Amino acid sequence: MRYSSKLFLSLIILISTFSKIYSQKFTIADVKSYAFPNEMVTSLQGDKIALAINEEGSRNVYVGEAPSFKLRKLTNFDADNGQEITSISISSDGKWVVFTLGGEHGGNWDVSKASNPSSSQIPSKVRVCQMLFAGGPLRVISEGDFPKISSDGEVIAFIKDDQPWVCHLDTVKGDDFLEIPRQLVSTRGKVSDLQWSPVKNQLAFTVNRGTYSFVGHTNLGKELDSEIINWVAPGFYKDSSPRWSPDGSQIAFIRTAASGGAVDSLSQRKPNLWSIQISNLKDKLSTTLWSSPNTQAGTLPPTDGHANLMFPNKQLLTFTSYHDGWPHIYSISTKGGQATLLTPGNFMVEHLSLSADAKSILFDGNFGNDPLDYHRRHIGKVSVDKANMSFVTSGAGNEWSAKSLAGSDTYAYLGSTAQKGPQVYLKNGNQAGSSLTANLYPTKFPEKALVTPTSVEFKSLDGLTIYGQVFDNGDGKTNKPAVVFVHGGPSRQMLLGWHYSDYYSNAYALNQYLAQEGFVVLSVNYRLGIGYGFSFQHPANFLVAPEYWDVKAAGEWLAKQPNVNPKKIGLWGGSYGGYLTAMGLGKDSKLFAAGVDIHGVHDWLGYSQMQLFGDENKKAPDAEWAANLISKASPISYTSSWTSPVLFIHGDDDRNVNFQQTIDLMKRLEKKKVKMESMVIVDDNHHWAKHQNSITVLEATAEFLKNQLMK
Ligand SMILES: CC(=O)N[C@@H](C)C(=O)N[C@@H](C)C(=O)N[C@@H](C)C(=O)O
Repeated sequence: MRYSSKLFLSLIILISTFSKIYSQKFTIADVKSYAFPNEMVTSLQGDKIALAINEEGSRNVYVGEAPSFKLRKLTNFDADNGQEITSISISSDGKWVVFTLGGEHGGNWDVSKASNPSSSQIPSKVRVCQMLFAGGPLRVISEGDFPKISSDGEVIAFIKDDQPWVCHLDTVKGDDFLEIPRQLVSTRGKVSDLQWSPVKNQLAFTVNRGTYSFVGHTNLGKELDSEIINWVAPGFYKDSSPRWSPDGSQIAFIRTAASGGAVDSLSQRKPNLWSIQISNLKDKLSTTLWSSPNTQAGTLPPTDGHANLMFPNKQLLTFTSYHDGWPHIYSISTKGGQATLLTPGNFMVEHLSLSADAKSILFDGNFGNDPLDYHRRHIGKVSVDKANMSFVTSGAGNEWSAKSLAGSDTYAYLGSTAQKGPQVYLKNGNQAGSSLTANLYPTKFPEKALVTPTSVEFKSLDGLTIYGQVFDNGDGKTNKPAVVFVHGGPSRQMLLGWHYSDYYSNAYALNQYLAQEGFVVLSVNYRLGIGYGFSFQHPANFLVAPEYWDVKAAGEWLAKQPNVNPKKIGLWGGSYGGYLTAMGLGKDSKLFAAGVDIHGVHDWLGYSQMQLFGDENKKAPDAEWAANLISKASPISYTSSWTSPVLFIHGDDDRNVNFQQTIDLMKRLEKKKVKMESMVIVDDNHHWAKHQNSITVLEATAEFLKNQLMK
């Protein structure tokens, strides 16, 4: 009897759960319940992985090991308190996991300062932590950031107060710590990019001294202050990104121009030309291995990882450059000569990682056999010394941040589809990837209720082809309200599916919700974005925000759609997307009936602290002309023509766009009697570190758009 009643009860529960999933609309909290993975790393041997996973605000380190790599939660943080986990690494012996807890690493300033989105009375500091891979107590080594474990797995170096500190890892006895970290170096300027020598306890780093920077290295002496800093080919330059040769005898680094000299005309875009230097460390000299061409595309790549300089073997260096019009991987002999293009083709390479045997590079990019792959990411693989690129993944999903694991054809990568949120996948050989994190998704996540965005293209006001993705619930209705979503960055690309960044997965979730609610949503990949080549990201004509033409064209495209009500078209966007939302409402209130501007830029002069009118010898030759153009590219100049209602949202611990940018615009609009609503998120930053805040912001955005465009 008991058995049948249990069976009956579980059947009832099952039916009610399924009926709930299929009958009920999903909420923003439901579609925001994806378990977001990032910061994935592997051990030296490729037999272990560690990564951060954010489960509705609970951010934890998860680890897995061969052969199953089944993930296990290592830390036990369960509060939605916005303490991000970054700089994860596994010691060379696989024994320790080290990471940074806290900070705001997406910021443009104060990235290592405490973030306190829960408004705790005393904010937690940014801390360097260690735990045994096998599990056990969490050890907070020190306040600090950017930890790196020495090649022998014995010592951790980290940055505290812009200086390098060190401490032995294995100094824990029970719960007692036997060694207090010590400051390794005290030097003028700001130290960053700590790099341990592969063979002995030597540490290289960049020292930024304002308008110039040096590369230095020092020994981890036995006694305090027993060693000196050895400078690597110091000169009147900006030197950075030191990379040791595998035998520890050489250092390669990136060199760009120091800041200074007569201020150039602001009408010309000046490329940040760069070179690859190599030093044998015996003398204070370096040799130029490669110099970027003196062209606009010869600029240091403004894409992920910039030059991505790697030193896979004694004979070879690899790097990324944009100079052929696309971000590609190159290799060059340490003896100099011609660089070899390893990934030829009209596509971008984005996130790279060197295989455990240092013989190949895994990367992701918008390549593939399907023209729609232009708006996706797939994994590719190429040898470090020959252009033999192969596709590791393909299809209608997105895959990124692949790592090679023990076993020649085993990979871990992050991936998504239009419906499946970002997950961790394990792939063996030609088998399809299997998810390691599907089990972390709650049943309320509405995977089956999500639409598949369709790719569209249209001409901008100057004829440039612009791509976008349309979200529509396919209800067949006409006269529907519509919204243009405008991403930020601006060097970003929205994809046909869930995005690899948490900020844009957040946006993807809202676009799916808005489609469910009956909006036609067009996510526009406007110029200045990545994925469509150099001249798209850096248009020759860049004055007075031509990217706004693409946003306006997106609105006009929607207005022509048979199922859209042209009088009910709105805008929403964050940051640079907030800026373009404000430009749309200010310049074209007749096209855009309402909008939500989240932490947007509204006064470029204020944002960039551009000192156009400094002392005479620092003044640009065309400063007045430039100021006029900057003013025309700023929404504060369009308050007189702004008539559409707007909702402003801004976190007051924003470290990308000052909170003042919104105060200033609101005060100007008040005078013009523009209908405004506003929401302040106290103590949160540009990336809504507290999960509940991101839900509050998205709910307010959806509510405002429904009130303005659906009634
Ligand atoms: C210096 C600078 O502008 N850095 C950018 C990364 C930045 O902060 N851009 C914001 C205006 C922005 O759009 N931020 C988010 C949304 C992003 O995508 O970077």
